[in-house]
Amino acid sequence: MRPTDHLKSLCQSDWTAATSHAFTNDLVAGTLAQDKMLAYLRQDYLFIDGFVRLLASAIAQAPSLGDAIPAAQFLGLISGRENTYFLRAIPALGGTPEPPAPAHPVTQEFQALMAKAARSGRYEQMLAVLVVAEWSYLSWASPHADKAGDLPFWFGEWITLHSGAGFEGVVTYLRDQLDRAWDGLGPEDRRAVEETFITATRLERAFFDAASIGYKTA
Ligand SMILES: Cc1ncc(CN)c(N)n1
Repeated sequence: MRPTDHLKSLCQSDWTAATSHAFTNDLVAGTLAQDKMLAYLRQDYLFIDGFVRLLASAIAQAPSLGDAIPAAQFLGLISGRENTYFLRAIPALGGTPEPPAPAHPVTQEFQALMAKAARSGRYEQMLAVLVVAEWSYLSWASPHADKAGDLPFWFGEWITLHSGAGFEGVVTYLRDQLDRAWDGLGPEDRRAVEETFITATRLERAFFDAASIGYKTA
């Protein structure tokens, strides 16, 4: 079994919940309430801040230029097309990107996980979070790529950004990098990767759980 398949198998129930969530089911059907999409995007824009820094750290840590370039190209897409999506979608839904929303506890936990991985200096730790983030989004979005054109842009473009041949290539690349890094790790470092992968998957699920109820706290 590929290491990344092994990692997914360790948290299969959270993985399935995160990739077939009521939040994204409603999004792809175009029935998601606009205030919920707005609140989600404002939290996700905070996530993207940490994600950009994590991806930059992985680029710095990649074993060769050839290993770094696909991540650098992906960073260009996040800082370009994806960033401008947020800057257009948030106002279209009635919000403002600035000042940033106060971070919900789940967002804070995700930010802390990304910052810890970025600071660790460990390529495999960075990849564990990046693989979960992009592979889980590819999994929920790609079966619905054909619906994107019929939806308002704030739903449709979010699907398009996470599906299609280009994005599949990003996920293939990230998984290959983690599979290769895993092969060179001892038991302790492998256990640490498992822990990070499981935590990131739990947080992907929790992020959609919180978005589904409009970030209300008990
Ligand atoms: C929380 C989260 N996870 C993953 C992605 C995919 N880029 C995202 N935008 N937000």
